[in-house]
Formats: sequence, structure tokens, C-alpha cells
Amino acid sequence: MTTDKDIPLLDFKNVTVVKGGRAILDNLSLTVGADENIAIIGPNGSGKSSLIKVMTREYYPVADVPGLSMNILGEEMWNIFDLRKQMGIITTDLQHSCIRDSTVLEIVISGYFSSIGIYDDFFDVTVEMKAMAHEVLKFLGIYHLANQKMTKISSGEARKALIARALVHDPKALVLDEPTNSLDMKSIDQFRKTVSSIAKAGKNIVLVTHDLSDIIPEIKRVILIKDGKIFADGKKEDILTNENLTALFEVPVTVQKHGDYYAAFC
Ligand SMILES: Nc1ncnc2c1ncn2[C@@H]1O[C@H](COP(=O)(O)OP(=O)(O)OP(=O)(O)O)[C@@H](O)[C@H]1O
Repeated sequence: MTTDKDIPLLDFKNVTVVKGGRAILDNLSLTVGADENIAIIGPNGSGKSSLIKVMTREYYPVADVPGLSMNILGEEMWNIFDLRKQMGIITTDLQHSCIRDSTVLEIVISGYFSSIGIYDDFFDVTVEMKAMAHEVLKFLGIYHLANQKMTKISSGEARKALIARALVHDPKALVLDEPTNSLDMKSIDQFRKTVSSIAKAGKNIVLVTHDLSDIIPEIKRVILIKDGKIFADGKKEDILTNENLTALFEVPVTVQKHGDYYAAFC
């Protein structure tokens, strides 16, 4: 009998995406198991964000590539709103779109309406929605910020608020695109702890990053992407080597391990 635990989060076969007349994802195949956390690493322009956009159905693969299939949680066809509830996406672009004078609580509740902020006249916010928003704010340790304006809190706090916005749906996975960009050391440390606690709570983490130190211990698998293709894929300790990263970034890279974390220098 197949259970939810057997259904892969992602099962992509032969995905090619063409933009500007060239393949920015090139016959890419990737399966991510139901209980796997992964990090995707690659140089600028290698296709990392495009791969996320394929996951969220912002980019579509070329349909007539032989062997193409694209399943998310065992389903090929998704209503876009349902899909985005199952895959909470946190990007810097999303943070930049929080320009209205909304409070943290309003931003979190707006996750229910796939909007950024609440428009009182249009949205019917229920008691249950408010209760869930309070619950996730407490879980993330930012309940005290509920009534603060998004524009008046720090980048690290704002990123946690966006995670809270994604968590109100109790998603299966969190997709984090360069989540620690522009955060200071303390915010990075807090952010990593937050992501670790979410992974421990049973959500899949899909992390896109340039920074090896973002790879929390709960992520055991690393995928290197180059020129729209999988360059290497496997266990973190086998993939994060001087040799692989030097070949990936085309500059001499030294990888160091500090406890359960990695760092790279060039
Ligand atoms: N809509 C588009 N039209 C044309 N080219 C695109 C489009 N989207 C992405 N590309 C190109 O596809 C390539 C991969 O872009 P993508 O944003 O996926 O890279 P990335 O690995 O996320 O890079 P970065 O680390 O700089 O964010 C780049 O060369 C980019 O210019």
C-alpha cells in the first residue's frame, strides 16, 4: 500500500525550459523523497531560481521533450493556489513586495488569500485564521512583532514573518531562495535555528543558496547545478569537496567543515 510517506515531494524527469531562445534548464531530472531536505547550489545564472519557478509553475517545461514528467507530491496537475499552499516559497522578491504599510499579523494572515497584506473590504478573516497566525508567530518566536509594521522591522524579522505567512497553510515543504542574503550574523544564526526547527517539525526544506554555511545539519543531500543541468548530486559530505566546488564555480575553492556546518573560501 502506498502511503503519503512514499510519495516523493518532487519527481521531475527530462525538464527543459527555454527562455530567450536557449535552454536555461536542460533535460533536468530530479527526485526528492518525501522526507528529504535538500540544498541546491550553483553559480549565478546556473538555473537555480528557474528550477524553483518550475516547481511553482511560473515557468513551464517544453512539452514535446521525450520522457517529460513533472510530479509534485504525486500529482501532475495542480491548481496553482493549492500548489503554493503545499510549497511555501520564501524569496527576497517576496520580501521586496511587502511595501504596503501592513503589520506582521496582516502579512501572515494574507497568506490565506495569496496576497501580500490584508484589504479589509475584500477579505473575510476568520477566528481560526487569526488563531493559526498567532500560533505560527509564537512558534517562530516573533509573536511580540504581530502589530509592528513590516516596513519598520529588520530584514531578519521580516523574513521570519514571511515564513510564518507560508506556515499558516501547514505546507508540506518550505522553499527558501537565498534566505540569508543581507542578514547580519545574529540574524543568520537565528534564521538557521528557525529553519532547523521547521525541518524537525517534519517539513521538507528546499534551500537554494550560494553560501554553504546556510546548509543546516538537517539537510543531508546537496545538488550542484551548472548550465541548467545537474552537475553533482549526493550526500552532503561527498558533494561538498574542494574538487567539486572548484569545478562548479571555476575558481579554486577550499571547503571547511565546522561541526555540522560547512563553509567555502576562494
Ligand atoms: N524570463 C527569462 N527570460 C530570459 N532569460 C531568463 C529568464 N529567466 C531566467 N533567464 C536566464 O536563465 C539563466 C538562469 O537564471 P536563474 O535566475 O535561474 O539563475 P540562478 O542560478 O538563480 O542565478 P542567481 O544565482 O544569479 O540568482 C540566466 O542566464 C537568466 O538570465
